[in-house]
Amino acid sequence: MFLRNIIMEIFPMSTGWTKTILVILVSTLVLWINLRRRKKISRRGEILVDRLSGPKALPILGNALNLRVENEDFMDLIGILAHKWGGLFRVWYFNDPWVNIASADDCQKLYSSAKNLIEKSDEIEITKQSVGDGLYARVGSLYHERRKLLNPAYGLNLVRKGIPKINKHSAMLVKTFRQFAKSGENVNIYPVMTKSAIRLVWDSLFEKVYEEDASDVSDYITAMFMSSYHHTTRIFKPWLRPNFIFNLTSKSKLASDGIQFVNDFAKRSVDERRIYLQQKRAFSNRSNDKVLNPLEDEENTKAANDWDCYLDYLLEQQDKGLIKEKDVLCEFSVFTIGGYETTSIALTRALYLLASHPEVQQKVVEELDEIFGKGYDASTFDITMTHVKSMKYLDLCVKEALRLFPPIPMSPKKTTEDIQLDDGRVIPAGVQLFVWMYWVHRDPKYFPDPEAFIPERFSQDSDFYRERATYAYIPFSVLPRSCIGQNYAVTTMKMILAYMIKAYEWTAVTPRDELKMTFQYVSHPTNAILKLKPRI
Ligand code: HEM
Repeated sequence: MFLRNIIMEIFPMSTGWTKTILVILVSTLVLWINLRRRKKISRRGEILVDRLSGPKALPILGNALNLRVENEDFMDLIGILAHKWGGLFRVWYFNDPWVNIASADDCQKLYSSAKNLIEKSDEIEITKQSVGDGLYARVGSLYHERRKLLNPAYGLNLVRKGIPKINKHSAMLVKTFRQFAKSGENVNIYPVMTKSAIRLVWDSLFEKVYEEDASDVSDYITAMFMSSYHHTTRIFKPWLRPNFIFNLTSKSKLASDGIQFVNDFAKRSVDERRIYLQQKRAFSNRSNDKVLNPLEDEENTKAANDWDCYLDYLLEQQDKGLIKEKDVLCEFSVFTIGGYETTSIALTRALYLLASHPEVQQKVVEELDEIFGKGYDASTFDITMTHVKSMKYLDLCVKEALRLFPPIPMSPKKTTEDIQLDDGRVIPAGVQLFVWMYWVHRDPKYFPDPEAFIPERFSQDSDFYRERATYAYIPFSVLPRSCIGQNYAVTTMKMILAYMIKAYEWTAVTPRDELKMTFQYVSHPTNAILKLKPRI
């Protein structure tokens, strides 16, 4: 069955004897490769892993067949396994041990005792092969060096420079939704949010505003979707795992075409911006020639050093010789991909949850009316950082939406040394560690009635804060590898939601128990259908 699947992936048209011969050939090859593959952990490590609870493993395949489900059902499968084997359980993926963390208590134990013994998982090799060795995929000292270099550009600077752009794109999004508000038509908000988020990210990244229907916008989104879909499919279809088999399939071609597009786009955009900056500098030098006042001259030099967008900062680092062109291209893609997919998923989920809880939506309306006055006037509505800080209740809603639906539902890690938990269990060095935020955030000990959308559970006097469960809620993962765009992301979410709620009244069409998602490292919401009407 397993081998038949391999054959069908590679030679979909083969029949009869050809198929049988191919099955024998491929089976010999797969067996040979698996036997030759060096185990990633020691014999002692293997024994320690087997002491952890988990389903019985087969020789060679391990538990690979237990993970064979449709993509849409993967998250539920992890929940079922965690229910049966506990919040910390192991599976063998061929001869690779995977330890899963799916309860808040286990996550708390792990990170509070050993967060410095955890690195990125080997699974990020796929990211490295596709968009290169950027901040996201680096490990060890190379990582720390790059993060230090990028920190000034991501931090408050990004938020400060971002506010006018977020206002501009939020107002455009209100306009886009107007046709649905007028017609009363149902709308799947995710594609709309995705297009808006990528245009905002590019505006912040390299100051280019794309039209909503620009082919680059839809081509980029499709390219990323295809490539991540086909790469993650390799988790559910273990026979596609070995590179030499995957590379023979049509899926590999689709995935690599997607990555090619992403890389070409980065090159094209970076080259374009470099030329623009050169022209800007030449123009500013010519103007300076005419200015004799040395004080003004100093002002101009300072202004030229002060970057306007994230890409300018990267190019400045390249000019200083601190990074190479390939690093600029790679960080360009990391910013784009890291920024738009997560934010659009988070916004879709948050708006869906507000739409399905009119009483919570009403409280947000009241808070916004208090801050901005009643009504929404597109010509004057403008949000400042002070406004964002005063949106306290909306902040709780954002936190609760990220709890229920963390856009990155799982963080792939690896242990660098043995980790001794306080209950005697040991997770040995070299083990792939998957921290399932989606399930950690559903631990009833810290989040009673976990499926319910209750923003108040994040108010300062709630049980959650009393329990001091720092690692029970980690939508942005955990330092030192937490999300570098976190402040920007939360500010964006609060601002866009404020625009959406001020302008429209939202109602959910898809019932909560029919909500679907696909797992592609991020969790794409596939059917968040809403209705909207202008708010009176
Ligand atoms: C609601 C929105 C967001 C969420 C929930 C989110 C979540 C995360 C998480 C969980 C990680 C760690 C991933 C892992 O452990 O494998 C991460 C890393 C990262 N995020 Fe975000 N993110 C969001 C928005 C953004 C934005 C807007 C940007 C860029 C502007 C960004 C850039 C990055 C980068 C570059 C990393 C890698 C950081 C490192 O390894 O040091 N993220 N994000």
